[in-house]
Amino acid sequence: MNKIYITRKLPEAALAKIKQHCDVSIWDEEDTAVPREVLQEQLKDADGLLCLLTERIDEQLLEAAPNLKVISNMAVGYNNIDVEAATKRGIAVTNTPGVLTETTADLTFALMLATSRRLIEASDYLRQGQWKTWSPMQLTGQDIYGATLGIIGMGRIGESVAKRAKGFDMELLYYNRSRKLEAEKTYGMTYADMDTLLSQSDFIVVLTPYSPETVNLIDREQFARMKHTAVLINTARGGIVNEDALYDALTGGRIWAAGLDVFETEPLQPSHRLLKLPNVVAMPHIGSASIKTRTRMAMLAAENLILGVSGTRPLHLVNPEINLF
Ligand SMILES: NC(=O)c1ccc[n+]([C@@H]2O[C@H](COP(=O)([O-])OP(=O)(O)OC[C@H]3O[C@@H](n4cnc5c(N)ncnc54)[C@H](O)[C@@H]3O)[C@@H](O)[C@H]2O)c1
Ligand SMILES: O=C(O)[C@H](O)CO
Repeated sequence: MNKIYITRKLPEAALAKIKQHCDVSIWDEEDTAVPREVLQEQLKDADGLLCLLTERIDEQLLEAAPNLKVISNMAVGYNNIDVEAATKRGIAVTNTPGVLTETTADLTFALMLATSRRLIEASDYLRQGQWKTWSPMQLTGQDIYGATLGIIGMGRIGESVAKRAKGFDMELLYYNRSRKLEAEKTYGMTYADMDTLLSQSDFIVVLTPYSPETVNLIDREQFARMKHTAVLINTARGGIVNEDALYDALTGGRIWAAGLDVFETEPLQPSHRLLKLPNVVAMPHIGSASIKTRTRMAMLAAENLILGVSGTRPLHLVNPEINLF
């Protein structure tokens, strides 16, 4: 039987499925990540690895994994894996696209609502006993209905956010590597260059993958083009938005607010200066965190893993150029 290492406690159904086919070892914890030295030791004789975005799978680790055939990442984003190094060794890398699209679009929209209407701040105001009377301009925010939404990265999740925005009668602008003519018709969207999108949007949502081209895609220069009332939402990856520039934009009145699910360094420490700002709504990377979706992601990661170690082409191969299947 193929030997598999799994880096975190998984939903029972996914674990049972893998155990039917493979000999499994697991870091069976929910709230701590597997220490790197444990992972390295476990990979010495593993044929397959099921990992999460919290594990950095780099050249050094792969060097110590001579039998490894498949790395199944339980996430759509795979920037935690050195795909080039894996490909060089003929190791298949897989991910879990699609099954998390709607759930992540829901959280993106939730962050748009929470930031623009100051929901967390208003809830704290109430709980902390500051609500003494009703006043005309007390805790007032920005409207979503009828506002302009600019989506940067019009992929699966980008389109699902656009679909939701239609229900709020939003004007839609988008910027992407390539134009999406069909989606333009379906959602009534307009393709815009980055400068136009930044200067005309009331809400700017970042939904590109993290890659060398998207590091600091939103930096000082981009904040300088935004409206003072703009709301920035990042549910993609930290590092696409430069956090120092973001902090200055939020404290200097350059933009209105930010909704963040992802950070340059995760987990974000509670002492982080962004968490001190009332106009930041921050979440601990929960974009895909519904019970149904996380279970589907785990099942899909299990399926990719089982197919890969048994020599069959996995459903979602990130590096088809390995040409093994
Ligand atoms: N917060 C979360 O929990 C969570 C959940 C799911 C996905 N994500 C992140 O969201 C990303 C998007 O997921 P998806 O399923 O929509 O992916 P996708 O591949 O369907 O869409 C990404 C889009 O970005 C575009 N793009 C890539 N590089 C670009 C660039 N330099 N400039 C402009 N556009 C560019 C692509 O053309 C594509 O249309 C993932 O890579 C992942 O990092 C986060
Ligand atoms: O890339 C992903 O899938 C997310 O960040 C976690 O669901």
